[in-house]
Order: sequence, then C-alpha cells, then structure tokens
Amino acid sequence: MGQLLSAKGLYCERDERVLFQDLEFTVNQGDILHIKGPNGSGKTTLLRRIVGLSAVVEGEMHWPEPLSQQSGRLSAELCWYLAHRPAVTLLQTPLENLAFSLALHNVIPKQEELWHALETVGLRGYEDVPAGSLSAGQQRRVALSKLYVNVPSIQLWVLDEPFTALDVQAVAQLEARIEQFAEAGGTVIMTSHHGLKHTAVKWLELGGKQA
Ligand SMILES: Nc1ncnc2c1ncn2[C@@H]1O[C@H](COP(=O)(O)OP(=O)(O)OP(=O)(O)O)[C@@H](O)[C@H]1O
Repeated sequence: MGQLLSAKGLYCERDERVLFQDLEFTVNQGDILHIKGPNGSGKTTLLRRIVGLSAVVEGEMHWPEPLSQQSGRLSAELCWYLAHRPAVTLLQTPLENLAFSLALHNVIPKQEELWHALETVGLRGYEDVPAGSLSAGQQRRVALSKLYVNVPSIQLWVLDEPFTALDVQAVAQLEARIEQFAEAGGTVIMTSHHGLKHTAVKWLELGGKQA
C-alpha cells in the first residue's frame, strides 16, 4: 500500500518549552500509528497540526494527492478527526448529531444506516435524548458513531484519546473497528494512554523512540 503522509523536521515550542524537534515519520495506507507520550508532551498539538488546525508546529508535512488540497494541507473531506473533547452538540439528539456530522462531509446516509450506527455504539433507545443529558461515555459514543457508518470517501481517521470514558466492552469494540478499518486499507493516526493490542500498530513516542 502507498505512502499517505511523510513528515520531516517537525518542531514545536510552547511557552519556551520545546515539546519536540527533528521529528520525522511516515504513515502508509493501512497503518495504525499510535502516538504515545506523557501528559503535555504535545500529542494533541501534533494531531491538530496533522489535520491542519494548528500552526504552532514548524516543519514539512507532505500528503499525496488526492489527500492534499492545493495548499498542500490535508483535505478535510477525506478524514474524520475526533478531538479530545467529543465534538457533540448538546442540544441535539444522537441521531441529529450523527446526521449533522455526515452532512458536513456531504454524506446523506439512509435512515437505516444511522440507526445501525447508533445501535452498534449502544445508543438505541437514546436516539431522541438531547446529548447534554447523556453521560460522558454516552457522549463519547455519539462522537464515535460516525466511525460505524460506511463512508467510502473517508481514508483517514485522526483520533485523539478515543477510548476516554468508554467502558471495557466499548473499548474492545472500538479497537476491533479500528483494526477492521485499517485492514480494509484505511489509515488511523491516534493518541491513547491505553495500549492497543493490534500487532500491526506502528508507534511514535514524543521525545522518545520511533518504530
Ligand atoms: N493553546 C495553547 N496555548 C499555549 N500552550 C498550549 C496550548 N495548547 C497546549 N499548550 C501546551 O502545549 C503542551 C502540550 O499540550 P498537548 O495538549 O499537545 O499535550 P498532550 O500530549 O496531548 O497531553 P495529554 O496527554 O495531557 O492530552 C502543554 O504543556 C500545554 O500547556
């Protein structure tokens, strides 16, 4: 499978503290790249740079077409980015949140696909409850539900601590879904303090070693 991202000479300094320097890595289609490191080491900062939301990281990042826009930045329509705090609209129901996320990517799924995704993440029965009335783990499940809708245009998942607040069963289910996406040729770049069991995971440790 082809190369998806190559990054070279990445440097980031915050409040006169160097978070990382001379950082270099490549990501291929089908890879799961696990970015590790202690709290405050710059994992979220790096993910935000990868999806083009942060300008504080210097250095080169190259995406092949069609993943890159003319500016050389990642094209947002080809990627799901799940931020550390679930991007869930609290006044909307899980069903509305999911439909809205997909619509932003110009995806209008069949109603049964939405129900299936919500059922898979254990939110059947809660589809009409405003997300603000759900628990932290359930809100995380709302954000994750889009990963269970098949969107052929999405080639990359960028996930920041996706296991936060999930129970043991939901963690195992999400791990399996990540593996399934990668086995089908999708690429995952993620942070997690939770160790992944998948054997094909590549990892990158900020301030540490790379594999
Ligand atoms: N907007 C900001 N302005 C100034 N400093 C910031 C900003 N965002 C993050 N930082 C600093 O950058 C450092 C790295 O933060 P970041 O969130 O990338 O770490 P992390 O490795 O993801 O941490 P955690 O494991 O706790 O999620 C922290 O020391 C943080 O204070």
